[in-house]
Amino acid sequence: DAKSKVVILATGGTIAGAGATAANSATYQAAKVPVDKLIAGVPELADVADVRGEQVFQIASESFTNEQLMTLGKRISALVKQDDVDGIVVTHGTDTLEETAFFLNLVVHSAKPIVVVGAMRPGTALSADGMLNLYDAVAVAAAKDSRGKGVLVTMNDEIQSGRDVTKAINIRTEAFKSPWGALGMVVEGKGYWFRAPVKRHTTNSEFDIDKIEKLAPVEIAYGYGNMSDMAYRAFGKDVKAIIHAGTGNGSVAKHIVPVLQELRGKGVQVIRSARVTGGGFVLRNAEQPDDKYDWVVSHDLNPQKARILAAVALTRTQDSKELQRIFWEY
Ligand SMILES: NC(=O)C[C@H](N)C(=O)O
Repeated sequence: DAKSKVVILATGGTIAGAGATAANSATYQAAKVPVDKLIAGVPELADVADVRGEQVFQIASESFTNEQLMTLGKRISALVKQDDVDGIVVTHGTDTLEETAFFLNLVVHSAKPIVVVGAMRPGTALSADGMLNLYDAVAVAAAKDSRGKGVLVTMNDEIQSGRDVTKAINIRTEAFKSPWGALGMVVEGKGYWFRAPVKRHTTNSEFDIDKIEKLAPVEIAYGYGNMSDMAYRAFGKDVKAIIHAGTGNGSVAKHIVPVLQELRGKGVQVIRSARVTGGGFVLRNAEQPDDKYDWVVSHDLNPQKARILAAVALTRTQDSKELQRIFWEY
């Protein structure tokens, strides 16, 4: 029977990186190799799908902007409406891969598989991981059983939920972790599934990239001992929401409460998240009186994912209760 048609949208990153010698696994330039060369480097892709490439950007992912998220999302939304496209792979730098994957998970209305993939070593390195990661991504994007599971990430043989996954390690190929575990494994071009996400995503989302023109401005401030209110005051005037990357349970130092209340009074949403890396879980009114202060909690979303959801949600509502509902449901 006919092979699935998969479009590879390349955005740069280390998966398109090149180093001076094969020994350079950490010293290299990201975003160098064009998509056609990435595809030509893995002839086995043709065994699992009919692939074609599009170069959307050629950047390191730490430089991704909201405008680029929008451009990528709108392109994917147009492609998945085409009958001659069965699945999408996005090659991406790993630094902000989790943000793009979650963004697409929220705003693209399609059950067709969308898989975001990167690499920890440039393609020129000994034991480069990008080629296998790309092969796994194309295999998952081509498979019917990947449909309807939200945006996926394939790294290090694992299939991860784009909502849950985070870059937890920055020097090993085993870099991507989810506090709730992987969804499955890819072995020799076949996906093996063990669980599926239950949070709202893609076809079941109230957000639609085709109806969004501009994301809301949201900034993140980091919590630590002896912190001052300087960052909050600096952000204050230009943002719709501040993600507080709080210590522990998303806690807030008592001398930071007044500036947050002042900003809330001016209409800025205050969203408490946790800076812990192994899986934050922030509940309302536990350590902080969120009802009294009219704050929102990010639940299990880390600060950078909370920024994405807030930037999308605030295109639809400015109401803190609605925003909290959205943080529970997505
Ligand atoms: N491994 C990587 O892809 C890191 C790189 N800085 C990027 O995000 O583009």
